[in-house]
Amino acid sequence: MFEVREVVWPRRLGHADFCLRPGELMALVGPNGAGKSSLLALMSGQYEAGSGEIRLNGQPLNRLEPVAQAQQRAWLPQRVTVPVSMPAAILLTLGLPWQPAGAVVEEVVALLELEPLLQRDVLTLSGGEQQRCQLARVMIQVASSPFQGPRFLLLDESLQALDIRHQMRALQGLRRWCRAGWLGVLWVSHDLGLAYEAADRWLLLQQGRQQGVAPPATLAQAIDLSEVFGWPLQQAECGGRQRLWPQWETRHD
Ligand SMILES: Nc1ncnc2c1ncn2[C@@H]1O[C@H](COP(=O)(O)OP(=O)(O)OP(=O)(O)O)[C@@H](O)[C@H]1O
Repeated sequence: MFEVREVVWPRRLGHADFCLRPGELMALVGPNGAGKSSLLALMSGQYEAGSGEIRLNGQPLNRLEPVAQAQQRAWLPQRVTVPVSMPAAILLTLGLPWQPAGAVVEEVVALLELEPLLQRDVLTLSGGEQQRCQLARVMIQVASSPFQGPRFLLLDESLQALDIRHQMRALQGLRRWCRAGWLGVLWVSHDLGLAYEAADRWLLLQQGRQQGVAPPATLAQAIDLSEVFGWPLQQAECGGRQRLWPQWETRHD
């Protein structure tokens, strides 16, 4: 379990109280400035909340050693730059304090189709290619960890630069790992349609405050999402599934 209890970070996050469970893919959604990245930054252990408590697998996060944290939780921030020139293959395991199993690296490389990029200098990769490598790095971190219990992945708009094929491959891979029961994912996304379909639950933030945490269809019934996001959103069955999408508003054209 990754528990966030009564957490407040003055001027950045007004209130959050929820639990990310192993086995689930949770989407963290909300308008710009709602506090999504701030919440992930707190769960990354790199910042301290003003009040409240964060517990990772039962232990207060701020009492876990950095390596113990790294074994149980990986974080991919919204803005991550590669500092120096290196082959992509090196980036995939950069900074890992343990030797990852070759089979895990191979699985992730195959999932994100990185083989043709491995010998390329990361500084010469396109934005989407770099993001695929960074995503692979944190996926390898959680999947190769020597920790036997549940592990968690915090992804801050980490699929945003990926083309549709790689977004879908990444999401399906992550869901497969979640379904196996050992992984919980908290994924910040502005793609509400994709998050509606892919996520087990949504955590909705607005102006720094948690508005709800529930399966997306349940949340959409309880809360006026068009109001929250300031744009008309339509929800209907399409192709045998419930979907959500933004409406065209001719008066804004
Ligand atoms: N380093 C900082 N110092 C002061 N305030 C900050 C800092 N970073 C973010 N904030 C403020 O904290 C609030 C929450 O920001 P945060 O980045 O968490 O939002 P977000 O939901 O991730 O937004 P976005 O969707 O635009 O990425 C915003 O009002 C933002 O301006």
